[in-house]
Amino acid sequence: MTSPPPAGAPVPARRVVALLARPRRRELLRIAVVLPVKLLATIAVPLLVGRMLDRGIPALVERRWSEVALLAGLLLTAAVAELALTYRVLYQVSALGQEMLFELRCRVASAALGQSSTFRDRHHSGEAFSRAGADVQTVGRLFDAGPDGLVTRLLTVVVIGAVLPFVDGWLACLTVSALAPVAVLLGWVRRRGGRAHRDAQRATADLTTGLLEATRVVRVLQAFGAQERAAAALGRSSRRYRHAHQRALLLAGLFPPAVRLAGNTAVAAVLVVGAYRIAHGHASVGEVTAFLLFLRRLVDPLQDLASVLETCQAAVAALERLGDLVGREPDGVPRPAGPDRRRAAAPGGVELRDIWFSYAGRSRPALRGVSFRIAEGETVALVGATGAGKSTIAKLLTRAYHPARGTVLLGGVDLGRVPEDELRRAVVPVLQETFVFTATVEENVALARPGASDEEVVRACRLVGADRFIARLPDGYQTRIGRSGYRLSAGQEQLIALARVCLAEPVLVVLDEATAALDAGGERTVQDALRKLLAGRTALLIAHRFTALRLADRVVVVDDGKVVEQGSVAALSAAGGDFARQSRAWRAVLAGDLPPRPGPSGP
Ligand SMILES: Nc1ncnc2c1ncn2[C@@H]1O[C@H](COP(=O)(O)OP(=O)(O)OP(=O)(O)O)[C@@H](O)[C@H]1O
Repeated sequence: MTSPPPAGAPVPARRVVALLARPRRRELLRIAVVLPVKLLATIAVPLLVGRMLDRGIPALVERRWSEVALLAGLLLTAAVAELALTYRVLYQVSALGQEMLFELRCRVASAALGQSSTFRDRHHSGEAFSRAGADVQTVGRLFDAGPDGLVTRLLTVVVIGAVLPFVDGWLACLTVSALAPVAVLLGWVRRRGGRAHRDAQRATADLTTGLLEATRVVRVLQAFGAQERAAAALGRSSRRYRHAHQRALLLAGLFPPAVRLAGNTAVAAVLVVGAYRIAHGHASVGEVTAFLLFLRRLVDPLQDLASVLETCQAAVAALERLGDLVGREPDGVPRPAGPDRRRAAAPGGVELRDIWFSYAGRSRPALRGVSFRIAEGETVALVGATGAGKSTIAKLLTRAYHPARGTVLLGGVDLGRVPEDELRRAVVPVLQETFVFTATVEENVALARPGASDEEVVRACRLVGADRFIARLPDGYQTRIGRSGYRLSAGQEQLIALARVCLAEPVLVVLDEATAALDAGGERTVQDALRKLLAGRTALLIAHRFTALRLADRVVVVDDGKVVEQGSVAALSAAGGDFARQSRAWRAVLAGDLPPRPGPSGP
């Protein structure tokens, strides 16, 4: 078994194919049994035609009926067998192809939805969309090519190539010299075409990423009049795609006329030299005819090989890109050995012990020896300047990343050892950006606990005070909200997000204080909801505003990746340290006591 490639290293296409083929060994074996029989029938037909000419016709003239019947029977059997086996292989390969494609689609979809934070840091989400859509379709084209795909064609060329010298050595030499330049051309097309396909797929991903980003920030682009610059950047990706794709098509287009030319030359040479050899008694009419039939069966698949090769190269490039999604071990949870491998998260508070963490590609650690505790039922507010490391701590608590050193303990259990589904139930993050989906209010809340009863959903909404605005919606809990439904205000969306947390009943809530974008009324409503939600719950609250501290039992202050102070609001205010300075600044903002605006600078 091969070990999984390290993060960042390309995943070879064959690894993805092996991943898809492994559970289908039996089907592959069946094809491997039928394919050689089909190839035997392919060889038998021209040989029997030659035999018919050399032996059958004289036997017919001399009325040796049994010999005629035997040859005719054999020829008919071979021709029917070839036809039937071609259909059989077509059926088996296309069924297998469609099954593998179905699994690929499922794997890509679940991998795209389950991307790790490390993956998201490496790639834009648009890339995942591009992979899930365009790349899977490109691989599909390969499977659609069916049994006349690359393998069957290559096998036919190889087998007929091996048979030809036995039919007539001289004619075989002649054929090889006529077709040799084609083999050289094929190698060249393969190398250049592969590069062109990879470029085209990279350009497609850039285009999708650019488009998604542009649609997300379209208002900002319009506000700064930057649409044209964004459109120009998209145009550049489009042009790169066009060039790369055109290059691949032109390369593939070179091949069929070259094969046709070489094939016709070979046929002409075989006819002339064959006639000479028949005339001088070195070969029979049947042998030369069989040779010509073989030549046709060699040149036909060779001619199509370029377009199949083009499809195949595009599919290989697509599989390599998909491999980054589906061909890796998830780079999330480390797998500790030993009996303590899976432990359920338990209530009992949280502890961070000497946590060190660096983001990939950053030399300076974002966290440097962070240690603090949150007792069971306690709400701790995390305070610090921008870039101090607050969100990073929150991400480690939700296991979006893993500490390079140190341990996060949840109820005394190492967070790294908690099974994924258990963790998602135990720790629930509430992000600054709330998400409601186009679905009913009830479905949006029940997302936190599929199978929750209507009463439980209503109770959760009532607890956070969302029931009042829900009652005023056109269809109450059955109102469709979200982008294509009834549009909620930012505060109402946050109440829905908090009702979800309430329904989930997690062991730990990790909350990025989310009132910054709200007006005073909205802020009060959400803070009331938060107070009810956090009562008696273990929670970490990233505080961006002084008002959020009212929700906390204790404050932990971080600066430049380190904990610099911790204690109650009163104790820290009296200590006159970092917290006191920050809270003075916050109070000044609240009181409208801002530093004076600098005057206009003179010329
Ligand atoms: N995905 C990332 N990749 C690389 N560096 C990151 C990433 N996210 C954060 N950082 C860096 O880590 C450091 C801590 O960032 P973090 O987001 O934890 O700060 P914060 O205290 O939450 O700031 P803010 O209050 O502005 O949200 C910063 O220097 C930031 O540039």
